[in-house]
Amino acid sequence: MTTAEYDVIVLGAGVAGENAADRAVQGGLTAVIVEPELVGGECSYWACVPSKALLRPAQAMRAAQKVKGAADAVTGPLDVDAVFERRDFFAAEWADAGQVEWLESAGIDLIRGAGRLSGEREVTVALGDGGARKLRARHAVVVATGSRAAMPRIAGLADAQPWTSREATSAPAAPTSLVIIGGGVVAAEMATAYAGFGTEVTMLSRGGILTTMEPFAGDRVADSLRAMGVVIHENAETHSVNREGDTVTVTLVDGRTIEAEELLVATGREPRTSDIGLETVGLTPGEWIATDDTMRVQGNHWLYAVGDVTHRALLTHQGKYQARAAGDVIAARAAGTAIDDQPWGRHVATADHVAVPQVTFTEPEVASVGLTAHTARAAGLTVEVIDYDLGAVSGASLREDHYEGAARMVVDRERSVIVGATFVGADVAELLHAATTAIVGEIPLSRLWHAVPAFPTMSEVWLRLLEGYGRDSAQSV
Ligand SMILES: Cc1cc2nc3c(=O)[nH]c(=O)nc-3n(C[C@H](O)[C@H](O)[C@H](O)COP(=O)(O)OP(=O)(O)OC[C@H]3O[C@@H](n4cnc5c(N)ncnc54)[C@H](O)[C@@H]3O)c2cc1C
Ligand SMILES: NC(=O)c1ccc[n+]([C@@H]2O[C@H](COP(=O)([O-])OP(=O)(O)OC[C@H]3O[C@@H](n4cnc5c(N)ncnc54)[C@H](O)[C@@H]3O)[C@@H](O)[C@H]2O)c1
Repeated sequence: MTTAEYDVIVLGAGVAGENAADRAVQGGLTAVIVEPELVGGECSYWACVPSKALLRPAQAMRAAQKVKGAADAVTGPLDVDAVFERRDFFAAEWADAGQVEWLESAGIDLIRGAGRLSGEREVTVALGDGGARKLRARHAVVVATGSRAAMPRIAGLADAQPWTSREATSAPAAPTSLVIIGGGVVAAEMATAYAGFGTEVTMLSRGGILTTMEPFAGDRVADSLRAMGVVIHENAETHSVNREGDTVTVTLVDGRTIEAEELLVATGREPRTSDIGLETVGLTPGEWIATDDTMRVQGNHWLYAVGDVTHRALLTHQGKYQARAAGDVIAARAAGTAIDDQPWGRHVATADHVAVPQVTFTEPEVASVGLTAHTARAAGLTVEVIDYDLGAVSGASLREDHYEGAARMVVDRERSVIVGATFVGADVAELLHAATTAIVGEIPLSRLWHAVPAFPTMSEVWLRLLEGYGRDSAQSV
């Protein structure tokens, strides 16, 4: 078996692996990425990009229909075939030539195959042609093998050939009916997309909808899904599943049954670590990989993990953020230069703990960052919660007739800084980064009064939220 040596070996060419390798190379090191599937990973082909491509056309159509003067110009149905074609384009027809070209331009080598740790700083790759290749890392191995859809233990589920997020985002056409198990982000986004295509959608949620967010977010998304014709069963525990030909029957614990052409299971993720040799480095196969804030795995000074596989924040932008820290710290440690691993330093992913932004692309959109009122109180903070009706902001009412939305700012009273924010409504995604900046910068509310939002934009909600808190309260710190 041939052995090749690199400064850094990265397992997995998803967004996190690509960025870790890139930063290491920019830091003067050599790097190779090992990838058994498509370069670009889940986000590019089966997650963020195709799901948003499926969602956007109906959202654009409905947005125009909510503006008098434009509404009469948009009266036809959605061209569903064209939506799927556009999605195919955004998923690059599930071919990775463009991403491979980028790897080459970035000076990163690629080996196609499945990698396994086989000892200290050593990886063995099972190549696509049945052969094997050994790789040695002079400095570091980065595990970026991501996550896959978790399959709950439900009688008959595997035999019923359910969709996971992969099939839901890459389906060639919309089924006539779809039942979704789950009430989280994937379930809510895919229910929105398929309802827009005319599919009869039923959601089965063990609890409610988007329950990890502020309660008003899930309530508004559920109301809107119902208005689109989606049937939502909350507190619904699935007992068993059975497929007969083109019909899947889901039986709930209380005896009710739901039939549909397809079944989507959207019940969370599990790490892709069951067969990557974790046992050879003292870790447990099948588990998430814990790291310190420089993304290094405790007990193995040469081993790092980034992205979903760490379970820190299962989002593309956070995985890339972690990867930038890891690639830079690996290069710095290799060069023997100073490490900046204090909170908010160059070589740490501090934001994972306090300011993770997320946009759920439902209608209404949900944009959230940091703590909710509930998690802030549970963390022991002295919390003040400011709510405002987003529809009462001029920028929102100009954007859409009868705009409906809500905004919440969660303040740590002792420091007089924002620790969380949630916006619900059309086009709130672009409001989020201001909140993230305020949290990361720990900007005192007294200073935020001087950040004047332009009129008439939806950002004026910031002024209303500050007024809700009170200028005197903001000054008192
Ligand atoms: C439906 C859906 C929609 C989403 N939408 C968004 C969104 O809008 N915004 C957002 O921020 N996040 C979104 N996410 C989350 C986002 O997709 C993930 O956080 C992101 O893809 C994780 O990137 P990663 O590089 O850690 O892992 P992945 O993208 O999973 O990449 C891991 C790579 O490792 C490879 N690999 C596996 N085993 C091995 C091995 N043994 N050797 C070598 N390579 C291996 C895999 O083939 C894969 O290519 C969504 C997720 C889903 C499911
Ligand atoms: N727009 C975005 O940023 C976006 C979009 C999609 C996914 N994602 C990421 O992907 C990850 C996975 O999303 P997801 O929706 O699969 O997971 P999730 O954790 O958001 O939701 C899982 C849902 O499944 C339910 N559930 C869990 N086990 C169950 C069981 N046995 N039976 C019935 N219901 C069960 C939970 O109660 C919850 O409602 C998320 O963590 C999210 O960060 C992000």
